Amino acid sequence: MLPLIAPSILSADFAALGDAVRRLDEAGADMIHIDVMDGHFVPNLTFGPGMVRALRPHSALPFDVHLMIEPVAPYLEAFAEAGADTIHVHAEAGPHLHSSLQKIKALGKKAGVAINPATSPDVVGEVRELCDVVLVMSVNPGFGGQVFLDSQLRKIERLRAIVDEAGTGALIEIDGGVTPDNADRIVAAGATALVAGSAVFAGGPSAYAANIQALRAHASRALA
Ligand SMILES: O=C(CO)[C@@H](O)[C@H](O)COP(=O)(O)O
Ligand SMILES: [Fe+2]
Repeated sequence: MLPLIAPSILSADFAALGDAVRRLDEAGADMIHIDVMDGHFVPNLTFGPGMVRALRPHSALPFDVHLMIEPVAPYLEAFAEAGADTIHVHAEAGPHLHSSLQKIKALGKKAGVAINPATSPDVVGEVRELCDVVLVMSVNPGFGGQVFLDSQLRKIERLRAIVDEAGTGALIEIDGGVTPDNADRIVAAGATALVAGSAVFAGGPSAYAANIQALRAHASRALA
């Protein structure tokens, strides 16, 4: 399977998000990554379920909603109803990861476990039967445009082993500092999906298709 490319609209012009989502769809994105931040779990503020609902008519691509909020459980239903397809919750956002994942599955959505750079991959093993996607943060969450942390490559390898052993086929998705220059190493380590903000939005709308293609081409090299 080709690695999936998920542009993060955190790097878009916030005054024209509907337009950005439409253009990313036309440019060949596989899904749309939406970073939800609460100014508490992370030191930045972005979107709520109202934004997900407003963007929904602009593309039929899966919406990959990354919740960087604490508490998270009270908001899962609202994001599901707004049109999220995958909902990622952080393992660090409270003591009830298992129950949040159960809730996401009960809402009929794909469940993602996001883990910060300092978090052990072993937490994923504890919830493996509920986990459709593992979202590995390769920067500290909160902002786009940061540098990829090479230390996370070893974690991806470990997660590849955990997911293969579980036999669930869960995606391993990498988020933060992904560029064409490191995409092949990330996929070689075991990733199957790449989130990219800065690398997709660089050069403006006319460059989206080429940027997505460059990521896909470099990522696919690891599989050749
Ligand atoms: O979740 C986050 C940041 O917290 C990411 O999704 C970023 O938006 C990725 O942006 P780049 O590092 O690719 O610029
Ligand atoms: Fe993200």
